[in-house]
Amino acid sequence: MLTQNLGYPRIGGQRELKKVCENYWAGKTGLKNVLTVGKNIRHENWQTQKNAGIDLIPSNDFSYYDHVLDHSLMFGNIPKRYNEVILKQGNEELDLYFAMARGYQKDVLDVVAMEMTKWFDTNYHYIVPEFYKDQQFRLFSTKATNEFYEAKQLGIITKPVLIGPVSYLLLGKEKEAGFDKIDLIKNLLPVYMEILNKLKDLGAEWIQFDEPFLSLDLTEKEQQVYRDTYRQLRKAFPKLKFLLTTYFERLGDNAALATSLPVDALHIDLVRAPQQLSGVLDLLPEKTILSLGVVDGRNIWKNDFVHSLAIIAQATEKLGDDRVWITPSCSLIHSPIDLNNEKNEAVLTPEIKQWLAFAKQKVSEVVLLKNLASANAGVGHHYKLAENKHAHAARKSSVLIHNQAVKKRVAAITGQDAERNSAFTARKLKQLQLLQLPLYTTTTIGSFPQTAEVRSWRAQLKKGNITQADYDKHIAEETEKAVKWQEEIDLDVLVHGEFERNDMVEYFGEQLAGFAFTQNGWVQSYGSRCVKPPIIYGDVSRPVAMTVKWSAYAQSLTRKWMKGMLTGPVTILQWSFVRNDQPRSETCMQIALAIRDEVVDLETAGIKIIQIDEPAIREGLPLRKADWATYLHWAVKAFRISASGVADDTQIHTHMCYSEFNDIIQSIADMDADVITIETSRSQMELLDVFAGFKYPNDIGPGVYDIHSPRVPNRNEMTHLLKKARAVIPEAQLWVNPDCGLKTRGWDEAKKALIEMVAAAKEMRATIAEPATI
Ligand SMILES: Nc1nc2c(c(=O)[nH]1)N[C@@H](CNc1ccc(C(=O)N[C@@H](CCC(=O)N[C@@H](CCC(=O)N[C@@H](CCC(=O)O)C(=O)O)C(=O)O)C(=O)O)cc1)CN2
Ligand code: MET
Ligand SMILES: [Zn+2]
Repeated sequence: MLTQNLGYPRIGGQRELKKVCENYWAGKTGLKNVLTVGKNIRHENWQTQKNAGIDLIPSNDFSYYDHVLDHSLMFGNIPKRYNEVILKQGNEELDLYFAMARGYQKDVLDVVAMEMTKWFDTNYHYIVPEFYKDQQFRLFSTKATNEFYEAKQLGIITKPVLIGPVSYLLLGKEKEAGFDKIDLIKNLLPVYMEILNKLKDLGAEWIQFDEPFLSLDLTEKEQQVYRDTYRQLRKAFPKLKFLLTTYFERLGDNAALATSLPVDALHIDLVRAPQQLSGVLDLLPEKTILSLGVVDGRNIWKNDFVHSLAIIAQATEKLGDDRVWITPSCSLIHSPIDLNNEKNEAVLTPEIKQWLAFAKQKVSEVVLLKNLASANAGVGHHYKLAENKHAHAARKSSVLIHNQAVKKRVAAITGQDAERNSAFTARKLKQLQLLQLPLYTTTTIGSFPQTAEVRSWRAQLKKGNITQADYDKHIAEETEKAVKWQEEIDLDVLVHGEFERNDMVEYFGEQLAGFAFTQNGWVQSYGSRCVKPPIIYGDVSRPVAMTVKWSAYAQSLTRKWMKGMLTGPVTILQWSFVRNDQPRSETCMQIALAIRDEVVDLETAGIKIIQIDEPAIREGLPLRKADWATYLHWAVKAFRISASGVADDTQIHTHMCYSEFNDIIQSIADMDADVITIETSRSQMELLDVFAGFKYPNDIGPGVYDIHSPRVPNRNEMTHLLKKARAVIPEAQLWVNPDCGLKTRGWDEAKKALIEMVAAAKEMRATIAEPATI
């Protein structure tokens, strides 16, 4: 029985990679430092896993920005527009790489970033590979072989991780018509062969192919490509050992396919889909190893050893010890790094801490499970088992978890609670009358730059260096400046700027009962950006109002409308670590009621436009279509419960980003927000076709510029996009706004961009009167 790991977090225990990359991008440090920090993180990760006793340690799981982008660079899949960046003197491979990820605006060069989207149902974002007809690939970056060699020098023979060729193609996007990206496999496979050859020559024994698409619905053709691809790889490398990994869902009707592929080991996720074990055991060919993903890579709860040992026993009984591996369910990049970094008992109490395991602890759990599963486990191991049983029993019976009042309130929810008083058309009339806003109403999505200064006030407050009153004063001043500035540039609907928030989920979690926090539980979201997901351990309620003070203050500073700003129940759920002792839908309803109370309190305080952000509603969609309806039903209901406590003339907005809405547009409409603002600029308004085709009934603000790049757009780009929007959506329904909040931007670029945006909206208004447009 072997232990293995599929991938380790790569941001560094103190987010070293984030810090050095951001400094490099700001011109404050050199490339050499970036490379040194990267190398140190890799070495530490390998050493940690080796010390824990992991048999098969991954390499090429490290990344400076994103592992999908690493593969694009590896295959020379570099869109033509970056050629100039390559050619420009003084640019290294990593500069080209960062240009693809972030865009490049320097001297006369001005290149937009590649698209980014969600990695399956996680809060991790990857850079979408671009595919063109007849595209050729070539080995460009040698990262995979370099890292294998690097580890070998340290005496560790690692298992290089590659995204499988079929999944790599399925992750990408066709950028022109007239071909099927999956047909590019014949051009791509030779590059994989070249890489495998090099790895083999360097002494690699095992190769990990990540093929998460085997857990999704596949067409006949895609299934056939899987068969052909792995047959060819096998034929070319009869001796190299292949591990095929699947995760995040059951294999389902792909089980026969996955088990028939000629590989040496197959990994399945038994945390998400424990019920698939029996079926896979029945189908597994005689010599294939089964890697059991029993330790949850997506959540922070301590493993239940009794439960896992039963799974392991079921597998070994059928396969024998030699054909069973113990593994986390998926890569650990979705988990914080080390629970031992949580030292402050006032932040994370010992009672809750004993229920948890982060990446470093999970790796040890894997090894412990192997030891416990072996016939001659020693006394020390049995002591650990007893300790584990104790922690689970303690969690079950803890008084922290249950709140009868909350349970009763959820049980008493009626259909009426999820309905506004009137239908949208009636509400819209009342809102037009009250709000008196111009056509092409301009607004922003909520946050303004979270500068180092703003963050440092929060850090100072935490350290006790400044008082709460000092802190509040700083935030009030910052808010006032933002409000005044928005008035100056003539935006129509203003926001307070969210300066008081560390993060749009953590901030709410901190004020809700049933949530716990970490000091250092960072998880990568995209590139250098990280989040510290709160931990929902018990029944959720809202002891006091959470946002009324800042919203009411901001409204008091202006005669324009101030938009209230909340995070919706599905997003709070999706971006937290959620309790696993009750259905997610139940927890979501509890959060929905808490947000509903907040919405009502905001209205009472005179806030007549309230945005309830639900950027994660699409991401929470189950990976298998068969499971969609159930999820969408409760997710939409939760949003509606949160939004429906207000009068008709209170305008409810929602906001979503990085989502493909094609398949769920009906549910988006069912949410019945008066206005939805969506990210559309990186895809050049492509997304809007869905809304247009569906005749989406309510108002829409399609994002007119990308906020994830420091690049400043000009007004013509924005009027161009707005004209595209106007061609498919009636003018009376259109709002003008950026793709998302501006918290990651600097003030300089944010200001320039918004001035251009307001100018673009005014140009559009000027064209309304022209008869030609009627
Ligand atoms: N949860 C979540 N998921 C999301 C999003 C989101 O906003 N939140 N947006 C979408 C895109 N993802 C994003 C994820 C993170 C960030 C982001 O800006 N993260 C910040 C951290 C935000 C934060 O928690 N800030 C804290 C702590 C900041 C910090 O690093 N403090 C320093 C000290 C202070 C200093 O001097 O900077 C430290 O601890 O070392 C605060 O402001 O209080 C970052 O990585 O830089 C943006 C977008 C999708 N998913
Ligand atoms: N109101 C939030 C903001 O502007 C919405 C972000 S969606 C990821 O930051
Ligand atoms: Zn957003």
